[in-house]
Formats: sequence, C-alpha cells, structure tokens
Amino acid sequence: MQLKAENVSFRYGNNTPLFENVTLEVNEDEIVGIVAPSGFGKTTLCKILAGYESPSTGEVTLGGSPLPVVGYHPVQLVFQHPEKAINPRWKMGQVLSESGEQDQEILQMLGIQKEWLKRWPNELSGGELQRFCIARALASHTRFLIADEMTTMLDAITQAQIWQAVMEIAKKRKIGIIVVSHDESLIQKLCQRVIRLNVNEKEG
Ligand SMILES: Nc1ncnc2c1ncn2[C@@H]1O[C@H](COP(=O)(O)OP(=O)(O)OP(=O)(O)O)[C@@H](O)[C@H]1O
Repeated sequence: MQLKAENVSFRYGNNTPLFENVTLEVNEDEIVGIVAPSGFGKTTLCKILAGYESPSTGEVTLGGSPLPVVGYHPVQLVFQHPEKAINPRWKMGQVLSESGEQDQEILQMLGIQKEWLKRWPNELSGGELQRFCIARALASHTRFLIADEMTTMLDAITQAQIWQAVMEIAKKRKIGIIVVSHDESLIQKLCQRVIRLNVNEKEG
C-alpha cells in the first residue's frame, strides 16, 4: 500500500500559497524523512497527508483511493506537543481507548506502566504523555504514522527508547513512517530515504 500526494498545493484562506505542487509517495514498508525550511508548511503538509486538512489543489491517496473521511484513520499523525493532543478531562486509560482495544505488547514496548492508565494527563511527564499519543496512533488499522517533530522535546535517552520501540512495531506490522524533523542526524539515523522540499515547491 502506498500513501501518495500528487501536485498538492495549499493556502490558508486568501493568503498566498504556502507550497505548491508537492508530489511524494511512501510505501508501507518504508521509513522516509521529510526535510524543509522552517515555515515551509511541513506541519500543514502532515495534516493534509493525515486528512485533517484538504489540499487547495491536488490529491492525497492511500492505496490508490482518496483518504477515508469517516471511521478510524489509517494515516495517524503525532505532533510535538502531546498535551495539545490529549483531552485533559480524560484519564489516560480513556485516552488510549479512543483508538479501540489496547494492544498490551505495544504498551509494554513503549514503556507505558499499567499504573499510569489511572492518572490524569497533568500527572504525567511530557515523555510519558507522548508514549500514550504514540500508542494511540499505532492501533491495529494504522497503515502510516507521520511523526511531526514527535520526539523533539524529549531528552536523548527517552528519544532513543521511543524510536527503538516505534521502529520495531512498524517493522512487525508493516506500518510506513514519515519522520519530519529539524534534526538532520535523527533523520539520517532513522530513515531509508529523505525527501527534501524546497523553495521550488513553494514557488510552484
Ligand atoms: N490555521 C492557520 N491559519 C493561517 N495560517 C496558518 C495556520 N496554521 C499555520 N499557518 C501558517 O502557515 C505557515 C506554515 O506553518 P507550518 O506550521 O505548517 O510550517 P512548518 O514548516 O511546520 O514550520 P516550522 O518548521 O517553523 O515548525 C506559518 O507561517 C503559519 O503561521
């Protein structure tokens, strides 16, 4: 299965286009980095690939079909700040249940302790919260994970632990990964291929 963006352009309202004619494809067994200058619109592009935003022109397809608009989304997005992605009024067990039944092996691989499930989000560290966001994103129907600066705010040890688990899970389940990061060494370490978006796409 392939996630594909074809000639995707995007503008917020009547603003000038953020980027134009972005074309890229990622296979389900690939780990691909996306690198672009700050302000290019990487986060916006991630949202388009995950179906949160519609492109102004062009299209995104998954396995040759348009992205689904209802039900669990097979392209999951994890952002830099987990606290923005979690309902503060839900305990962590409920947060996890959003993506269906929990896979105990995934929780274990991500180092999520059983006792944390009974806590409120503000009773966990940023790194612990991010593990929940990742576990929630890796539900059984997930085909692609888009990691938008997913571990940027974490210390090096936590970052390494999380990526080791994510890579293992992705390999086992044939989940394609898109890594968006400013950290060139992280990209080089994780990715089999790097897509560099630049001013050409921005100017159309
Ligand atoms: N909802 C919105 N409405 C209007 N403009 C927006 C909106 N969201 C983002 N932008 C603008 O779009 C531009 C690109 O934002 P985006 O976060 O996608 O870029 P980025 O490449 O991920 O940036 P960075 O590398 O600095 O994190 C920014 O100038 C931002 O201010």
